[in-house]
Amino acid sequence: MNSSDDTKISKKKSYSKKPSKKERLAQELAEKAAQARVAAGGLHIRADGVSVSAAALAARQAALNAARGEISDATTKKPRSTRAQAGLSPTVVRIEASSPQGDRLAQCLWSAQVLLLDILKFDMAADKLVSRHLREHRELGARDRHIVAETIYTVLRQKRVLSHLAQSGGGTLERRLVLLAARSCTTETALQAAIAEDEWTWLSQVSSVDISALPVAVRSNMSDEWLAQLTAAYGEAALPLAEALNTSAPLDIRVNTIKSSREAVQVALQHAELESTPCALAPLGLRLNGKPALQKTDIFTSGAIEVQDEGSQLLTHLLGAKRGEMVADFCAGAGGKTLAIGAMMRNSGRLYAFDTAAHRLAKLKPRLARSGLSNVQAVAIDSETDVRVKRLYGKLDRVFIDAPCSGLGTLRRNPDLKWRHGVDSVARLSNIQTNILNSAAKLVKIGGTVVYATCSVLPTENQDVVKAFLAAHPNYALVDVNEALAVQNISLPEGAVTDGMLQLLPHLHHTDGFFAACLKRIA
Ligand SMILES: C[S@@+](CC[C@H](N)C(=O)[O-])C[C@H]1O[C@@H](n2cnc3c(N)ncnc32)[C@H](O)[C@@H]1O
Repeated sequence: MNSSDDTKISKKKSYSKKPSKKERLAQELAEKAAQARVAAGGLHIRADGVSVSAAALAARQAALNAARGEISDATTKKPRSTRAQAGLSPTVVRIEASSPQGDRLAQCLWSAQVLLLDILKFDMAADKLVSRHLREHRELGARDRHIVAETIYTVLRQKRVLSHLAQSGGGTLERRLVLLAARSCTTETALQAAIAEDEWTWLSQVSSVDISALPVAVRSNMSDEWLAQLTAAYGEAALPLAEALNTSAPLDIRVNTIKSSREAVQVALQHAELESTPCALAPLGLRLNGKPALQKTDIFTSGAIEVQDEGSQLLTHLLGAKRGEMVADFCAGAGGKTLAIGAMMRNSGRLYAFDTAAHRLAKLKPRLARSGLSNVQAVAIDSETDVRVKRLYGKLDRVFIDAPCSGLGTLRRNPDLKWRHGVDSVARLSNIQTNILNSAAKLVKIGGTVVYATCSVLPTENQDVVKAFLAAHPNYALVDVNEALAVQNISLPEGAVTDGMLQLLPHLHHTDGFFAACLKRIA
């Protein structure tokens, strides 16, 4: 058998005339894989590097080890920024599966496995790494990309349980984690066709493990310290909350009333063969069936909709902004809530979008253009006490504060956060939250409304910050969130309000975990 026939290592991948660093590494790795194959007796190696014999399995392992070696060499020798540009993930071993119908999936699993090496370093946001990897691997089709991304996100969501199961089995830890995660991202038949027989046998064995018999800490898929925080706040409900946070979020959209209505959008979605249901809590929200790509649809490009979690939509209703008012969205970021508030103001009055991160505010620009809003002024500030903020003290009708937080309530979308940050970050954040609330609250005139919100489920970032503020500022009073929403005919579900403050929880309310308190300046 000729070596170019039996391994199908891709040699013609040349995107530029001069080989890039990545291509040179790919070439090197391909050569190492070929050497390993020869050392293994020239046996057939398949697309995921899975071989039909133990000797060739060893060859796959050698190829993967070589890939790992390339990454760790690069890690020690190069500064991070250079590495990021070079795009070192070596998805180069392009071989075929034992059964031809398994080829594509086998390639996806290999790709996920290589990507996971970077992801598990937890030194960069997972969504950024996934996007970069998919950008660099145009050979993957839409369905392949979905499988790669879902496999990675499943590992991140269920890392403790999967790591427990991965204690048995052969091959690298990344390979085992990918195989375990892939069970929920594809069909059994497809998976069996894509992986080695011994891997399939192992997967079948571990699939019979009774997960409900594992310790709570493992089942929570949280670190011990995060679980302790949740338990302190929610007692026995900590596990159901953790389990809900470890699921994938549904796709919610908000209808932009400047351009359309919820009814009209739902009909337009139906014409595009997209099923949706009106959100239970947010009056302008629609929840889509599945997760269709909306970005290129007319409904999206026309500005009639924005993607926004139902809970996030509900928070902006709490502010109750009206036509012609002077309002600020403090901590506006990329403007998810700014757009909702601007539309509530019927595109009139003035809405300041403040944030310290100019690069985040820059993302608001195209969204504003699509939305048709012209009442928004984005201002990149130096700090919460920037002179441009101070100048407006006492002049505004309403301020929405979407404070920086642990983001624990958004784990359904950003499951890496719980591994990338420790609980020590919370103490630092609650100082920042207090400083921001102290300054931003000064923006409103007497009678004005302040909404303090986070996407956290921890009292230290939420109720504790608000209670301390009220204790130190007798000229502000808490307004019960039920009361604030009743004027808009929105009633909140059971368990969502405690001491007049809102805490949405995914296991109870099927939204991300959001907190909000409504304050009124009374003197
Ligand atoms: C939870 S995010 C905001 C998300 C945004 N409101 C949205 O709906 O898309 C918090 C934001 O606070 C900003 N931030 C951090 N410190 C700040 C400060 N001292 N003053 C104003 N904004 C700040 C961050 O840059 C970040 O964009």
